[in-house]
Amino acid sequence: MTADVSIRNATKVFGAFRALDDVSLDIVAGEFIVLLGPSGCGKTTLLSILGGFIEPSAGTIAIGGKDMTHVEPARRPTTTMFQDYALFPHMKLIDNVGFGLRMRGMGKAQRNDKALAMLDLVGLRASATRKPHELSGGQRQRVAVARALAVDPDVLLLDEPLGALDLKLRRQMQDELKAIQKRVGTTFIHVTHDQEEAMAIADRIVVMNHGRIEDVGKPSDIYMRPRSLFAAGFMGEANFLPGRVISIAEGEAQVETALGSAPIPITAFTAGRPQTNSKVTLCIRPEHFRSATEDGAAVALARARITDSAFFGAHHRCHLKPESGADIVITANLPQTAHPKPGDMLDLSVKADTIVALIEA
Ligand SMILES: Nc1ncnc2c1ncn2[C@@H]1O[C@H](COP(=O)(O)OP(=O)(O)OP(=O)(O)O)[C@@H](O)[C@H]1O
Repeated sequence: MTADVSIRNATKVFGAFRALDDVSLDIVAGEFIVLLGPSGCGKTTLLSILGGFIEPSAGTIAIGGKDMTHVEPARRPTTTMFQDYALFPHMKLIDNVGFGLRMRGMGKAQRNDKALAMLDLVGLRASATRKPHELSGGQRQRVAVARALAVDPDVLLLDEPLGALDLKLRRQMQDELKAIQKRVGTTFIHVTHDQEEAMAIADRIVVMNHGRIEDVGKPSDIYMRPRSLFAAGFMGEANFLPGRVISIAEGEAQVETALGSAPIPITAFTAGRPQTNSKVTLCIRPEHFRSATEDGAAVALARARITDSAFFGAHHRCHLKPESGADIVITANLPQTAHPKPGDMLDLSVKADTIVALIEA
């Protein structure tokens, strides 16, 4: 089963503190949504409001078109899977997975069929009679997913479910979780502060900060076309160049930064239209810089000298100082074939369609 979710103006105030501040979001049935943000940004508060464990101070929640704002957790079509998902150690996997069904009064034969189908879904049917201590951490995690899905929630809420796993297992489980979600088609809403995890699993990422939504979109959209400085910086690395619009011509804004003046396409402005004198910040990902010796670069930025360079396999990671003497350090990942060395002077440029320009509020 699956359902859409509609969050309207959800706010949660703890004393004088706004943990969630006027959040609205529409989730389509069957989407894998990731709530991403730093510690304390309100992700868990929003998830708890969806699960019914916290009542919002204002706003509404609807699931499958039904108002759920004041409905208790057990009466919602949601299941929550916490990081500390403790399986019952004395029970076989089949009984762990069937536990929620037993609580709902389902008979043993039917319950076991369902539990086996769920274990099949996560690739553990052959282990149905084993106990949790006989499993690896990743396998236990898969049992927890099977148990959460056994009761047929329309929406599965996952609060940092991979947080306790080591990095390698975590990356592996991300792929498995995504594959399971695509197989069952249930709406998943997953909380994490790990941007790589978000990119690996999400259909859409919701970037949160200070109780608010900063950006929502497909991982590639948030990376390539972020609509806020926070989203640009939280999703990967970016060079931020503060500047000012000095003139606007057809399709372009001339922007002056510490790297000189450059024509920036209007399409680079992802939020709002620039005007003459607008204060702006250009965001350039390290891998989008080109040295002038390469083709395909459109916007010439500045001559700059490499101060240090390290080989990272897929690229050379370089720091550069502009020839103008401006007090700024540029981080550029230059292609393997560029052979950069400290002391080299480069004419840095950027492909026009990779620049993002944000107007200062
Ligand atoms: N019951 C509460 N009483 C007071 N403040 C709270 C309560 N629950 C959460 N907060 C505060 O609300 C803010 C948001 O908390 P929340 O748990 O939603 O953050 P989070 O983004 O999930 O962070 P983390 O990744 O650390 O879990 C935090 O500053 C937290 O201290």
